[in-house]
Amino acid sequence: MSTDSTTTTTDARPRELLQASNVKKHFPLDEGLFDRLFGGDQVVRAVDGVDLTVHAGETVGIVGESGSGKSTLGRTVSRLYEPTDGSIVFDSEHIETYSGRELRPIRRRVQYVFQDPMSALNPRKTVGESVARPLAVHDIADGEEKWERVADLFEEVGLSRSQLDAYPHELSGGQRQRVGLCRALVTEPDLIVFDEPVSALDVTLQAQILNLINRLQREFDLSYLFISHDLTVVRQVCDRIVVMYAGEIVERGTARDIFENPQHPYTRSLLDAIPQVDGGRRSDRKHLGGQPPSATNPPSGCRFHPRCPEFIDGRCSGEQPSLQSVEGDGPDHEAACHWLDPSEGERATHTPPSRAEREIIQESSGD
Ligand SMILES: Nc1ncnc2c1ncn2[C@@H]1O[C@H](COP(=O)(O)OP(=O)(O)OP(=O)(O)O)[C@@H](O)[C@H]1O
Repeated sequence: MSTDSTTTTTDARPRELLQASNVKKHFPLDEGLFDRLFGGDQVVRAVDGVDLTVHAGETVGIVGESGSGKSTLGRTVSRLYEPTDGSIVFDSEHIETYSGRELRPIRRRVQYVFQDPMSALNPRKTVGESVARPLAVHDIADGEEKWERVADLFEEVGLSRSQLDAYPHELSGGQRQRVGLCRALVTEPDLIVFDEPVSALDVTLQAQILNLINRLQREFDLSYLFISHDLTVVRQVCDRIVVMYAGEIVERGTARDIFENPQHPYTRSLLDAIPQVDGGRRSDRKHLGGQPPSATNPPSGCRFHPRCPEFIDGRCSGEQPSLQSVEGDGPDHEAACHWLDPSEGERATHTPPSRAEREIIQESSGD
């Protein structure tokens, strides 16, 4: 995989707030007795050599199917998880090896918003107390000032002061997610990692929360990493998007590049699967066939090749394609696909394998 270009002083772009290089997060396999005895040192390769940059003030989306490694990447670069390998630079500080006290200022400056805000709220405490707690933990404010800050934030996100005394179970899903936003904002962070923040909400509430997230970014000068499996959601908030498959980035670019000129067959499959509104009726155009591969024993070469409708015999299963620039688009647009290699000729000359052929390929790769 190639590395994100580094911002130099001549670059007009905002500064790099977060830069992760070749980040890996492998988990020990939850083995049975047989595996423990004979399985060797197998691991779950949840994130397997990823480069990721977030510039100040921008929103970077991470998309991919369930199990592609989105949450693990978000948790690793925000140092909720310790990386297995790679470097993570936050505001010019190498944080990949930080622990304990060293991580405290990072915890204040990098916040995480979960899909289920209940997981960050204590069911026995009022939501006001839960939001106020980080102010005490980080010695930011106490007493009257602490409560003023929390009450102001409640109003900022569309909650009332009287809801400070509510318990989480007394609030609706949308209200709880607003409380989750308050809890993330209260330490005045620079970066917020949103992990499927609206997946549990209906479409109307989703739109309200996404508008709120956009407004808060402008008001508080925030940078976002936005994890979602839902491309329609990502489109509404992201400046740049990275597409993950089986622990790796297969394509990245501006939101416009990804939606208007997708290059990787996996990205195109994701886009094709977005439900379309046709004459007032929603219809699914295409579904990506097959299952995501094992994170323990991913396919050789391009990890997507067993499911790829544009598989090149021999090459795709043999060599791992590296991210390369997409001709004609900006420097941000890169994809990892052998079809981008000019020596392979025109994409259009290739005949995709039939469904039966794909099943044989999948079987022979052991997926
Ligand atoms: N704590 C863990 N221990 C072992 N394996 C894990 C752990 N967390 C995640 N995994 C595995 O790592 C891979 C990536 O999971 P991850 O949750 O990061 O994917 P995801 O793209 O966020 O999916 P989802 O949208 O379903 O959360 C999966 O195979 C998952 O089973």
